[in-house]
Amino acid sequence: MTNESRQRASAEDRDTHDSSAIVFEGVTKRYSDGTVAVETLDLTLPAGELTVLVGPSGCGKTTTLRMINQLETLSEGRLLIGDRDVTSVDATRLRRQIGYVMQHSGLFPHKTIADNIAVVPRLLGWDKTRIRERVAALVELVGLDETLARRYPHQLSGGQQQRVGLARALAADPPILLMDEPFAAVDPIVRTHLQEEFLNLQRRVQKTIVMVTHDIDEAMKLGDRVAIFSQGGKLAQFDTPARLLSAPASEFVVDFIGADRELRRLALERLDSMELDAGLTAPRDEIVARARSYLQQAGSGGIVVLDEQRAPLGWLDWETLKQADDRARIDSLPLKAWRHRLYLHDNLRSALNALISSPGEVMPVLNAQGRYVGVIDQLQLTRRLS
Ligand SMILES: Nc1ncnc2c1ncn2[C@@H]1O[C@H](COP(=O)(O)OP(=O)(O)OP(=O)(O)O)[C@@H](O)[C@H]1O
Repeated sequence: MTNESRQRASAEDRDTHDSSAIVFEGVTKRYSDGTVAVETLDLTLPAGELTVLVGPSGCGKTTTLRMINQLETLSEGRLLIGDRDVTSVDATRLRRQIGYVMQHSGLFPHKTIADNIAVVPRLLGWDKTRIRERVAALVELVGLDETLARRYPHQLSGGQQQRVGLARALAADPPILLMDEPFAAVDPIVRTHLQEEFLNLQRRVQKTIVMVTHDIDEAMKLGDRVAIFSQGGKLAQFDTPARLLSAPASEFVVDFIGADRELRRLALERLDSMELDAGLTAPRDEIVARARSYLQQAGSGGIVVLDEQRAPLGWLDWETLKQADDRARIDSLPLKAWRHRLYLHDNLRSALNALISSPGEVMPVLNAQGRYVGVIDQLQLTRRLS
């Protein structure tokens, strides 16, 4: 490499790194047999955000993704990363700056986990120490046990292999990450766990991520923005999950999001966005006669009993209170416990689930320290829905 081309190359690296927004301008992809996989797509995927492409099978999601790293060519239009046309960048160089995670981790079967993760850094000519340190850091970042690094892919579970796939894609710290159904091949429990961890990871690394899924729940949970495609590679709507739920652009979007659209909306709002009722509470050393009069005045079916730290001990209902001795302390009575604890950071869908199994008509809500801040009831949630 000459000095001049080396300088040009590092400028290219920098440019792609600085501005990683991805812009489709009138992009069409027609395969050689005439299939139109993507039609006149105009879409801007903001830098540092996670965009999910979702839609029915065959609607062009994977093709859209693979055009970004030139695994597919464009038939018409322009595709920019930052302000650079991807077709003007050497494909190999481009791919080293874009991490790619596939559905089945796509690991090399005869390389150890460490060697799999080190593929791109080796291609980039990093020295051994730097590679070793990077591999160790990534193994930790994706939550793998370090002892697994010496194993081969077939000695790992599906979930572990997906973590390795992610570590490999992140190895050279690319500004952009493409993910094609990364969690589809693992069982639902592992998937939920991986999704949560992945969200935490993204909060730290803030990459521009484009993820393909056909699972609308996954799209709404993970996406800062979601692009819903319909058959023939047409973009039906591109919006935040909240906007897709509150202002779907067409019947197709309504149908695709599904009948439980309202419940999904609840999942996007947190309890700390609501005005909570103060609720009816009594300290544990309160006597029965007084607790009874609180209940009668408030016309409530029960009361939340709090300990010295204002953590809820349980629900005391009217039936129990009615039969108790006037002078008894209320914490000597049988209190009903809640199966779930609700915190201010929980979403309203979790609140609804918790309320369904609550022994009383309300659920206490706690702050991060586990202290009582108020109550939520079904009526408040129903009002939020309408
Ligand atoms: N190499 C190819 N040659 C011809 N047609 C293709 C080729 N690859 C994909 N297609 C077609 O292009 C359309 C879009 O395919 P694509 O894989 O992008 O869809 P998808 O939304 O990712 O689907 P899925 O969810 O099933 O993976 C489909 O009709 C598919 O059959």
